[in-house]
This record gives sequence, C-alpha cells and structure tokens, in this order.
Amino acid sequence: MNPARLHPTPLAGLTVIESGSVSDTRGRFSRIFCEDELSALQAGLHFPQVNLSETCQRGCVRGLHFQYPPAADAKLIRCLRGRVFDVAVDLRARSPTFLRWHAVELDALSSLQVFIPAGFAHGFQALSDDVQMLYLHTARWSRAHEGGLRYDDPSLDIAWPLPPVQVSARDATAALLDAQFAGLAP
Ligand SMILES: Cc1cn([C@H]2C[C@H](O)[C@@H](COP(=O)(O)OP(=O)(O)O[C@H]3O[C@H](C)C(=O)[C@H](O)[C@H]3O)O2)c(=O)[nH]c1=O
Repeated sequence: MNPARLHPTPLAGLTVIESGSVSDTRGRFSRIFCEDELSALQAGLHFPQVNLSETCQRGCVRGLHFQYPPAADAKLIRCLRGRVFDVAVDLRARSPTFLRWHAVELDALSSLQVFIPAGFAHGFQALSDDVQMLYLHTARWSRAHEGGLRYDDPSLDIAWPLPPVQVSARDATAALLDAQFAGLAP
C-alpha cells in the first residue's frame, strides 16, 4: 500500500492527508490512521474518542466548533459518504494566521483526510445529500468546554459554496467575534 502523503496548508499544522489505499476488483482498502505515518503531525497522537456524524441535506452547515483548554482537541476527519466543504479556522492566540480560514473538499471516493490541530474551529457544509463524517478526537468531548463561532461571521467571511441550510439553533446563535476575542492559548 502506498504510504500516506502529508500536504501542508497555508495554516501551520493544518494538514491534508492523502491516506494510503489499495483498489482491486473487489473494491478498495484504505488506512484511516497509522501511528508511524502520522506521528509527524503531532507526537504521541492518541484518539480517546471517535465520532460519526450523518447529515441528510445538501447545503447543511455544521459548526464552527472547538473546545477550550484543557479540553482542546485535534481532529482527524474523513468523509465516508457524499462530499463536503470542510473548513478550519485558526484561533491560536498570536498565530500569524489568526482568524484565517482554509477549506478542503473531502469526499468518500477520494482517500483525502484532514488533520486539524487543537486551537482551530471546525465546520463543514454538505455538498451532497446523505453525508457521513468520521472524526477522531485527541480529547474527549466536554460540554463545559465547548466553544463556537458563527458560520456567517463577517469577520471570517467564509465562502460557503451553497446557501447554508439546516443550521442548528446553537450554530445560528453563536456569538459574533469582537475585538476582545484574543484566541485560544496554546
Ligand atoms: C461532539 C459531541 C456532541 N455530543 C452531543 C451534543 C449534542 O447533543 C449532539 C450533537 O452535537 P452537535 O450539535 O455539536 O453536533 P455537530 O453540530 O455535528 O458538531 C460536531 O461537528 C462539528 C463540525 C465539529 O467539528 C465537532 O466535532 C462536533 O461539534 O451530540 C456528544 O454527546 N458527544 C460529542 O462528542
């Protein structure tokens, strides 16, 4: 099997992963996580929680979510069904790319994944109906440490490909960024 190939993005640490996969007449076999291959992303990568999210409608936006320290988590994300516009926003205090966002299109047919370090907010828009997303988290979910940004915050100006639909009440009412937002401590 071809080894994973790591592709840096303009936001330091945010990495697109071309994971190893083998196809034959039966179908396809691909890796999601190999410690030896992905330890370059973060030493001692460990995923105490794995989540699956299923989204019915094309255009639906989920996010932008993050967890505050000490529950801040990095995420390894793969689209298992359908196609998504996957967005990460740099919230790291004093980062040269603070509040900049970067998007990657992920789909079930490719072997692309994205690694989002702690200190980023994450969200995605379904570009097809019937989307499934797999998340490997480096920290457990903690409702007490959940944070969120507005997907339509003018300070971020995220260019969602489709008109956002089916945004949750939590996401639709997330606070807009203001000058006091200093970002997340590393
Ligand atoms: C993340 C999480 C959530 N929940 C509960 C909280 C809610 O009652 C319900 C759905 O959670 P939420 O509305 O936050 O789901 P999404 O809007 O898909 O959010 C997720 O998708 C965005 C794009 C992300 O980046 C996060 O991984 C995650 O927050 O599951 C749990 O019980 N455990 C968990 O680990």
